[in-house]
Amino acid sequence: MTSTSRPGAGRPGEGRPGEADPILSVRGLVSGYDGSRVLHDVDLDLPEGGVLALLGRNGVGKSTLVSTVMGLVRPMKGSITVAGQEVAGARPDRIARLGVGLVPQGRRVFAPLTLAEHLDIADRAGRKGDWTKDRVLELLPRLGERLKNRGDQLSGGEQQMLAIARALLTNPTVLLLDEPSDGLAPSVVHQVADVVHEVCNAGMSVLIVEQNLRLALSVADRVVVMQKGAVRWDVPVDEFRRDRAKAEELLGI
Ligand SMILES: Nc1ncnc2c1ncn2[C@@H]1O[C@H](COP(=O)(O)OP(=O)(O)OP(=O)(O)O)[C@@H](O)[C@H]1O
Repeated sequence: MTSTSRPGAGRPGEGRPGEADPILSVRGLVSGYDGSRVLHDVDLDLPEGGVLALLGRNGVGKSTLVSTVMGLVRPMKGSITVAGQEVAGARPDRIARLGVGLVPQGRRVFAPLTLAEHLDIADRAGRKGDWTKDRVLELLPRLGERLKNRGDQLSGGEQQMLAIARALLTNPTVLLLDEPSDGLAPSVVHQVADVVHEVCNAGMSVLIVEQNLRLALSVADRVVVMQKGAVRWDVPVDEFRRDRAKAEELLGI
């Protein structure tokens, strides 16, 4: 397979030769808003236990892809499988029950609710599993000190950790992170990287959309670069690092 080839041989969930079946597989995905297309025939595989960084300039369709996988945007065409089950066009609650968790862009923390209330809601609504409130607070101890604080009393970093905690409480097997470092201080960006490493060590698979290239490359084992709603480059992270000129051309850096 060459560096420019796309994953799999066409069938959803087929993956690359010699690799385990991907936990998340996208084939021929067309999606967008009000009939206008943003994604054009997107293919992508997230190997089980892997971290895939989805990169691209502003507006290329990264969030649209994540939202379509989560069921928040309805696809016009194509296939999305999670652990082999077709989910394209399914409702977000069904996709969440199948084990997909989303940390949305902008965090979506509710100003009047306390941190504890946010966690309770996620805990009650989500799948049951190893990620209990105790375990999440062990991973993110700062949140334990802020349980009584309202959403609008939390710093940007605390809000981001809360958004991650909320997703973990739904016990996902696939975690989608949409620009988790956006607007955060460098020390908090490090914490985001640590959390990604920890959840991967615990067996989760992660798809991370990130503008912070250093963060993306520090956690990813594979990189997908999008341009104008299509996948232009899908390579192991080492290959991405080796071809600086191509990375610069595609990302405009
Ligand atoms: N809710 C929406 N309704 C209509 N158009 C949208 C909506 N959300 C995004 N778009 C459009 O879809 C295109 C892709 O946007 P998207 O947010 O997916 O890109 P992105 O790569 O995630 O960019 P960014 O890094 O800026 O978040 C853009 O042209 C954007 O204006």
